[in-house]
Amino acid sequence: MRHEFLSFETRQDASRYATEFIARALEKALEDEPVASLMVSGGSTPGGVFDNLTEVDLAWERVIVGLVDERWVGPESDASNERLVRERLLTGKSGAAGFLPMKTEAQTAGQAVQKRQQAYLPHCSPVDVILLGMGEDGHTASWFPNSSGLEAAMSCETDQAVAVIDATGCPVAGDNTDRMTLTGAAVGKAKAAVLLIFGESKKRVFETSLEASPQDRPIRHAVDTLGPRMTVIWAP
Ligand SMILES: O=C1O[C@H](COP(=O)(O)O)[C@@H](O)[C@H](O)[C@H]1O
Repeated sequence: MRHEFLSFETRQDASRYATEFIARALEKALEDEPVASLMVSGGSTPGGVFDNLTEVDLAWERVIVGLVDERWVGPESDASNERLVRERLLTGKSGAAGFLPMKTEAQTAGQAVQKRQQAYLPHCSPVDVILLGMGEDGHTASWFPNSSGLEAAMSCETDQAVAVIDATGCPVAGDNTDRMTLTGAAVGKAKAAVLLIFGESKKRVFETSLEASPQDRPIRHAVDTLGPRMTVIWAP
């Protein structure tokens, strides 16, 4: 069975649905576990969901928020996914959640990856709910098409939760080429996943990715590994 694809008239409606989906998944997880994990993407898409989540009543003090991926820039940078999460999600009611950054003081993602494994692994076995995004090139997380490190990063066989990507030469990555990302194992075993995408052009990229190779359109790998546990939420 494959993912469900849900279309909404507005981005607000789509974000509202994604918020309810995530809140329900966390509530369910908290019924069975002392601590639930929520892994979130950065970029330009999930801000509305974060704003909504700050108003949701939940035992947030029992939730750990982590990142799906990070650009190796300081949290003061506009490009930092950590900054977005701190400003838009770790405030209001959801401000009580714990947070697992990816970025450390290390110069490169490669120098930090072993330490971040230790931090991420306990919360990725499995992740309770994950919020994915997708770029115009079909990347998800920091799985950039044909990037260096992609095969290891997308592996479902690995016992690692995080991996390093060098996205040099990938136009959508821009200057932010040194990346840390969840692995295929961490993403693919998630109990539930939302892929939130906006715009006609991303809808076309998503549809054509289903016929492409995972190396060329890495979102395909997330679709294949998550199957019916992935819900795609789209608005124009
Ligand atoms: O670089 C990234 O891009 C994707 C997509 O971002 P968007 O701005 O097109 O929504 C994002 O999901 C990922 O977390 C981010 O690091």
